Amino acid sequence: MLPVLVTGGAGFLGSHLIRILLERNYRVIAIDSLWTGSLDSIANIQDHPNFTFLRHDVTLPFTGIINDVSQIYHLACPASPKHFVKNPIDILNKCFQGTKNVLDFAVKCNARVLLASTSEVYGDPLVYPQAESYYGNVNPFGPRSCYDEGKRVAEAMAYAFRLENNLDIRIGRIFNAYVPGMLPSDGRVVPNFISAAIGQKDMQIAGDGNARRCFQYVGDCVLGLYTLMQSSCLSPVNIGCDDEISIANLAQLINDIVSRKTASAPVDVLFTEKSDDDPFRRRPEISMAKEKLQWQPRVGLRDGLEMTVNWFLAFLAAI
Ligand SMILES: O=c1ccn([C@@H]2O[C@H](COP(=O)(O)OP(=O)(O)O[C@H]3OC[C@@H](O)[C@H](O)[C@H]3O)[C@@H](O)[C@H]2O)c(=O)[nH]1
Repeated sequence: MLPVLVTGGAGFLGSHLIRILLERNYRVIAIDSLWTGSLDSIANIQDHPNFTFLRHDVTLPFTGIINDVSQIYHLACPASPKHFVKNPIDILNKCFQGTKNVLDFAVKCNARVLLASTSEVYGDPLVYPQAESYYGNVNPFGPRSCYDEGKRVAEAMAYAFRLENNLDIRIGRIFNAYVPGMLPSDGRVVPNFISAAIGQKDMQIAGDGNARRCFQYVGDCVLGLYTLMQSSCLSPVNIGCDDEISIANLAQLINDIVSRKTASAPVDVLFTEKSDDDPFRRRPEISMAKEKLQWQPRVGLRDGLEMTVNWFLAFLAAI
């Protein structure tokens, strides 16, 4: 049986996706440039007989790297906003050239491709909740445009390859995911707040704390991607949780969980400047995933955060 390729396989989503593929007896090849991925995330599967890791940047051609695959999950792209301001050109290149290289390789192998897209294609939405039919409210000339527009051009590239090459494409628009395994340095709100609470440092809320998000646990997210790949769903599908929480309430929830687990005092919250184009509210409409994939998130936020805090406590105790 031909292997399945996971680009960005050393990332926090990619490494969890690989685990469920190996559990289903797929042979898996993971490639990652290790720009934001880490070998630590795949340390305990490196020796699996059905797993191969290749250090490779998707912005470089695949010729001579891999011969043939049956499916490709294309996840390779930095996804934390902290990278959007630091490396915008590299992110745009990853989204454009990286996706083109992946799709060219898929045509050569006649492989089915799943593009990991993002809720950021909706920008700072003016419509709630966001259904797949919403075209979005994106600033093409701002601090998040490299990722927002980058992922939009990746979707456009996927559409063009389906039109010109009849390529078998699936597109998952991933909403905020959190993971045991996200590094404290990741820069996103869940690892930031957990690291602050455990480290007894102030949590920093960008804006007034009224911004709202929906957070999905990684296990739900990667099962959604896997189910989408097996499906016959040819248009983009939202993969996310539709249970909204304000950032202020998230801070309170994480403070409660960490205080109870560490018998420490809740930490203070500082309110800082919100960056431009940082979406105010983001909530997926997930009826398409429910109806066409029979998928919906199962892990509640409190349970998922309990598992994530446990991971962080173990990780920080081990270093
Ligand atoms: O320390 C922090 C970090 C973040 N935040 C706020 O928390 C909210 C969520 O921020 P995050 O950085 O976790 O994530 P974002 O919602 O900005 O983007 C995220 O969701 C969509 C995915 O495709 C992106 O890859 C992911 O970064 C934002 O309003 C942000 O301003 C804080 O208040 N404090």
